Amino acid sequence: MSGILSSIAGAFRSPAPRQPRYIGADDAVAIDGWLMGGSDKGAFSIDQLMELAGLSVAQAVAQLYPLGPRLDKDANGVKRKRDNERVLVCCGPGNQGGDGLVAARHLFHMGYAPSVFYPKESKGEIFPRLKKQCENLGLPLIAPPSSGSSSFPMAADAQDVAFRRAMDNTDVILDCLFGFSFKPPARAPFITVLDEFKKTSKPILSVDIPSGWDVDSGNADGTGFTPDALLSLTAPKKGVRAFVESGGKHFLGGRFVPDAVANEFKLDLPEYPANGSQVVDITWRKEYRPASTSSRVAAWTSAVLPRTRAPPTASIPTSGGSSARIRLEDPLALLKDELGSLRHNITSLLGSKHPALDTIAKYYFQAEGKHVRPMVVLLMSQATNGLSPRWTDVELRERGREQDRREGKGRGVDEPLEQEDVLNDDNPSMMQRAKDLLSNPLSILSSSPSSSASSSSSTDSSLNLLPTQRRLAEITELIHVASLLHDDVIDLAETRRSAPSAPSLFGNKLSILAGDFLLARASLALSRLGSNEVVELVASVLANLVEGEVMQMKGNMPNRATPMSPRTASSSLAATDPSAVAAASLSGNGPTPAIFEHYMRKTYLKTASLIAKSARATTVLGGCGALQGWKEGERVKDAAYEYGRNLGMAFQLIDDMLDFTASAAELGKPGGGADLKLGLATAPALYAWDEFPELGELIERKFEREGDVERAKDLILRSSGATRTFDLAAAHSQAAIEALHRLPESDARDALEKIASDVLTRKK
Ligand SMILES: NC(=O)C1=CN([C@@H]2O[C@H](COP(=O)(O)OP(=O)(O)OC[C@H]3O[C@@H](n4cnc5c(N)ncnc54)[C@H](O)[C@@H]3O)[C@@H](O)[C@H]2O)[C@@H](O)CC1
Ligand SMILES: [K+]
Repeated sequence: MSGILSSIAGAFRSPAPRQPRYIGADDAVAIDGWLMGGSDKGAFSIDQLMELAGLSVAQAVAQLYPLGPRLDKDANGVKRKRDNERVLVCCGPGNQGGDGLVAARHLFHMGYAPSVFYPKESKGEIFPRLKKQCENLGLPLIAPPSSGSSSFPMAADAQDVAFRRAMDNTDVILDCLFGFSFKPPARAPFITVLDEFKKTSKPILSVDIPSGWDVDSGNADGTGFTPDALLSLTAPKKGVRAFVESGGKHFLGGRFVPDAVANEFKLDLPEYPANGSQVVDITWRKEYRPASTSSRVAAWTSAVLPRTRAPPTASIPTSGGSSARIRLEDPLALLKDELGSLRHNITSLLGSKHPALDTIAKYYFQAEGKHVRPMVVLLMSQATNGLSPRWTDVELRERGREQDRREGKGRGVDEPLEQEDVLNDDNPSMMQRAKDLLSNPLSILSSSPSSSASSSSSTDSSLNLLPTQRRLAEITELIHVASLLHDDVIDLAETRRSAPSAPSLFGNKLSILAGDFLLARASLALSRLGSNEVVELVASVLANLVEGEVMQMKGNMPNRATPMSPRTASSSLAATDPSAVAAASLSGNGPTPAIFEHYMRKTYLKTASLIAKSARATTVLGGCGALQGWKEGERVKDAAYEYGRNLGMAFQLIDDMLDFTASAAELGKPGGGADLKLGLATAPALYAWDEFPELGELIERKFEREGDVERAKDLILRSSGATRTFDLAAAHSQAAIEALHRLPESDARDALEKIASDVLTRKK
């Protein structure tokens, strides 16, 4: 079997059980209603369901905290305690309390020594009977005296004292206080109980939802306790998602759920074990999306909202109850496989039937690039996916789209929206891809990264990225390369990435056309992402790139007709007025603030805009868009944008510095003041001008005279221009990191931080 086939087969043999859908409180109530509904529904009685639920609770205890071997009596003839023998079953006032009573009975018959804490008995005839069954077995019971029994005088806090003593003496605590009908905040007498849960170091197994957590939003404010393990009944509730996906021990019970209800509520249930067990261990595994990337609503809340009490990670529970997160040594390794697929996909996007266009369009993609822009998009996606309450819907919709595509039924991000003959877009690579998909839907597993999450070979880096986000990453690289093609024509560059530049190999005309072609393919791909907000953002990048290029061409051009007084010019006006340079240099002074602003604005337009807006756009795809109705989404989008903007500024400033301080060999393109030869005064030159006013004259005439470039270079190298440029870049790098810190902690955030700090130490 070929490698690809065996890896596909491997993916289908995978023993990792399926992850069920997270359901909201509304769905939980509806499912309960269905199960207990009349003849056309489930037709279960409440006793039956409680019996099954309670049995699954007891079985989960047996698996998680196995009973130690039976021991001989000690020298005094006293029975010795077995490991994990003592289980304190804490029962609440609703049906979940009934589950607890049933579980206590089963645990006793399994050999455990359970005690029952039942501070508020439920109404309904079933509960006294369940309680009586426990009393019949002689289980210690901490409960208010039943009404009608003799009122023997009791201390007011007798129940609390008994409960605390039981907590001290137990091995394991069972949290059967509240289930899906709980509405926070907890009322007495449960407040003190939940406080004790928070304080204890004993393992707590929570049933359905850790008591005190909101069923839908979980432990969002970080005030709840974190259990050692969770047993979800029927299907996990939305509120436990962060716990589950941070690797918390997670079992599922509910082997009685008929297919009809599972299908109706799209529960996506896993198989239960062949041995008849009522529970299945569905603890999150590496095969699923990584813990750090999904549904960190809790962490996000504590990261951005003023009522924050704990640092962001404190509310991301982990299996051991501790919140420590292991930092990856090289967080960028997260993207190793992704970038390989990116290059492959870009090549597919660029196919053309016209051989010359095909060759030149793909030319710059053959050389290894740094792929900074797509990397930022992919990592920002990971760092923010799951934050939006819309995330589940977005993810489900895209998963559905991919599924349809795999089945040859509908449109994925590759399929045209219009009829092919109307589009008249001859891309042989994409046609081949479409054919492959139809003839062998599984080929998607090997040819596209968008479903690599299910391929076993790339599990470590299979991220919870949406297909649209991957495509956006590819689009950013297409736009970037298009701008390189156009730049190399404008700058007359002879080399690029240590090889002949495209214009020097293919000529200016073809290079410009190839750049246009890339932009056209990027636009086509953009339209298929299905988000107008993203189209708007990325289309404005295209305009910015051209504006920046024009500013650069015109920016230093002297215009003696409209002299201005240096340093007094209104900065907003002068920022776009090229005459400012001429005026300043004529006066023999250094550059005005307006000249510097002009340079910074150009830098934003030419470099930072693409990184900033694509970082923002990917958060829109992940559910933070203006039309997705989540107000907090603006803050996520802004953090992503500010990160990208500052990273882009730092990146270009260092690029401009390296033009003076690095050799051409190190850069792989002309260096040693190449910008001066193009007549451009970048940050190091502007800072040097501040120290050596005579530089103004050379800048004004764009270093055109014999010896100008050498003289300018000499002055710049003698000045602190390079150092000040570096300092400015460092400030932007720091600002990027600060923007990032408004997002919750994650491996992806670490990787983005590394990119922002590595920018300062790069040599090319
Ligand atoms: N669908 C299923 O799979 C089954 C579910 N069962 C269990 O039933 C549970 C749901 O039962 P219920 O709907 O009775 O509800 P709960 O067991 O969640 O408890 C509701 C009770 O808690 C009280 N309560 C709510 N908020 C409170 C607060 N802030 N402070 C103090 N008391 C508060 C209510 O007054 C009510 O008495 C599930 O979570 C599950 O454990 C099983 O019994 C049967 C099978
Ligand atoms: K519970």
